Amino acid sequence: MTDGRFITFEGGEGAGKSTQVRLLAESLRGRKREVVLTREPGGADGAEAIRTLLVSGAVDRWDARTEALLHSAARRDHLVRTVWPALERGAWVICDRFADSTLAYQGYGHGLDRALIGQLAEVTMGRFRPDLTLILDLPVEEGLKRAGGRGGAEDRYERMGLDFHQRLRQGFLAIASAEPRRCAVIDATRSPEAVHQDILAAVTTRLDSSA
Ligand SMILES: Nc1ncnc2c1ncn2[C@@H]1O[C@H](COP(=O)(O)OP(=O)(O)O)[C@@H](O)[C@H]1O
Ligand SMILES: Cc1cn([C@H]2C[C@H](O)[C@@H](COP(=O)(O)OP(=O)(O)O)O2)c(=O)[nH]c1=O
Repeated sequence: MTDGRFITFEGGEGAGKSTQVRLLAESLRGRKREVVLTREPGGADGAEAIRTLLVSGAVDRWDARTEALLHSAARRDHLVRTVWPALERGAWVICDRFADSTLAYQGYGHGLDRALIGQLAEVTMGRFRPDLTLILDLPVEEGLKRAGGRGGAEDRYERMGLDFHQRLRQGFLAIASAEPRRCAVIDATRSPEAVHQDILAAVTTRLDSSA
């Protein structure tokens, strides 16, 4: 692999991930490197088709294991078709959600066995991991309020109860403390520009001083 980098954004609903992914991509593009902006579930044709099955419809549409399998299938397609080829070209790939969302949502949120989620990760991507994961953290109520203002049909997860969202916030923080070298927790309560500056600082110190 060349000097490509894989940066993922994680956090609860309405934390500002899409906003920050865009701002980081603009900053990095300004520095003349190829930047690929992508998302999960989705980011490739097959994975986007699976996304529709996951983000719409009844809250209890899938049992936790089926849901984790669908996310894993979408992830594999996304890696094979989009992420790995881009990294091979030396691009910096910025992804809105990745495998930590499976551990947080299906594991901490829905109570799926963590060892099983680890096995799924192994099948899906072997030892491949992000170079840097930015976890946008804010109180659940604030995130849901922001997400609610956004509207749209992709609200299946937003309709899961407050307890569910509290568990996944704790899940993301637990992931960050278990893997502090890979993960940076970002205070997402402040203005988009202030959050962006923190993210740029994390990218510069942890990945590349010329980022
Ligand atoms: N730092 C911020 N402060 C206040 N509102 C924000 C902030 N960042 C994003 N928003 C708004 O909150 C909503 C959700 O943001 P978005 O980036 O879509 O979050 P996510 O992708 O994490 O769900 C959008 O309406 C967005 O304009
Ligand atoms: C990648 C992934 C996402 N999800 C969920 C979280 C999101 O609610 C939903 C769609 O992701 P996303 O479009 O990022 O939602 P939002 O912008 O509202 O945060 O999929 C999982 O449950 N497991 C996963 O592995």
